[in-house]
Amino acid sequence: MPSRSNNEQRAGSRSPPTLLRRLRELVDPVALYRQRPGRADDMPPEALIGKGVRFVQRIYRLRVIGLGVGFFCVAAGFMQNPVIWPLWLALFGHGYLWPHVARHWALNSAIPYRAERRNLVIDAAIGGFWIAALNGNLIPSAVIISMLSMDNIAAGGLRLFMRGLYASIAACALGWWLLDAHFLPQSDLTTVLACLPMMALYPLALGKSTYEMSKKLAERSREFEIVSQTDGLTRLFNRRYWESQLIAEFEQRSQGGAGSHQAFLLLLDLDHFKSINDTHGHLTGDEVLRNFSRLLRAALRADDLIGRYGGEEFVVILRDIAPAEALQLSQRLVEAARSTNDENNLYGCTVSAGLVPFSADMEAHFVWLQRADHAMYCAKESGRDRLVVWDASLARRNGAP
Ligand SMILES: Nc1nc2c(ncn2[C@@H]2O[C@H](COP(=O)(O)OP(=O)(O)OP(=O)(O)O)[C@@H](O)[C@H]2O)c(=O)[nH]1
Repeated sequence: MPSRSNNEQRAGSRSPPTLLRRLRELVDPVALYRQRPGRADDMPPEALIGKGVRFVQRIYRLRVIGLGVGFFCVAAGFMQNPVIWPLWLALFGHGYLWPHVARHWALNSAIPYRAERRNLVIDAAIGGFWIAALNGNLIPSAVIISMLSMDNIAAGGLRLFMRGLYASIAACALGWWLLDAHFLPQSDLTTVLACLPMMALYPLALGKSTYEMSKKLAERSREFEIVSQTDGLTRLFNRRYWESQLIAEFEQRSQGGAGSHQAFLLLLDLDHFKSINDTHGHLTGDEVLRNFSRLLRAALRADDLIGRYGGEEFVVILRDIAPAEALQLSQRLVEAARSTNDENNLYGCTVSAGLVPFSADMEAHFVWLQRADHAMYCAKESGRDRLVVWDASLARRNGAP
């Protein structure tokens, strides 16, 4: 029986279960500040320089609303249980000056993202202090705790929430001791009414901001998806994505689940393309490739899947098409290349093409490709600038699949 190495055994017996380790990391205040390799929020400082400007702006808007409205919530508690004037001054400063100071501070630091997370922990600490100054007045204290928790969990997940929670508890304890607070949990009607706008407005603002962010994220991931499927030069599908579509079409056809007509694979290769590069340079070669892609897009149907297979080789899946139409379309492409091969377009290039229908006797998608390659090769062999349609006799003559 295979035995684990000593190192593996030792590591296995020492590492606690993942859930337990995660819990311990969340509860241990030191672990909350320890770097975790590979996490976006714990990346090395060099990788984060200048990052997080949009994050700062988003939190700034939320802070202006939250603290601006939250001022009345705490102020009502101060009126219910009167406090010394410096606390009023501090409350005003926190409500109406701190959002601007925090933004300025974060934007002017090397890593705005990290600075803003630090500001959020400061918010939590100040919130904890207000709870002490309010003598634990229940409604404003509960509003402060829930709004701060929402903020921190939305901005930085459980870890930031826990950092904020520790900061709140520490600042509340310090404030309680400094102000010699007494526990007075009752909230009068004015205090409750003053807290209502905060309870209604802030979750709306946070929800809207989170929704906008997730919308942007969805747009970005769609853009990324398109880029990952596209050939950078021609804007056609790249080989990897196109091949995945070929496999899908092949499997659908093999199971008899595709359209009522046939499917064809067309492989096109520009003739003597190397001489374009040699004579006119690589940039002109690139232009010819782009012009040919445009010609393909204009000549083919919207449903046809066009890809750049590599170099000067292009591939098309003609889906759900009658054989006569597939032949006519392919023939027309070869003729179109021939008739537009002037100095402004294909620079004398013609095209050789191979056309292959789907056939149930092919055991995998690559046989379809091999047949198309074989037909295209026959077109090259027999003088280029033409279309060859694959059939079994062609294969028998040349020993192809
Ligand atoms: N400009 C440019 N050239 C490319 C690109 N990819 C491949 N090539 C060039 O395409 C040329 C292909 O040459 P060959 O395979 O000999 O094909 P050919 O000259 O068309 O000859 P036949 O196919 O036999 O007609 C090579 O010189 C490659 O360097 C590209 O993205 N841009």
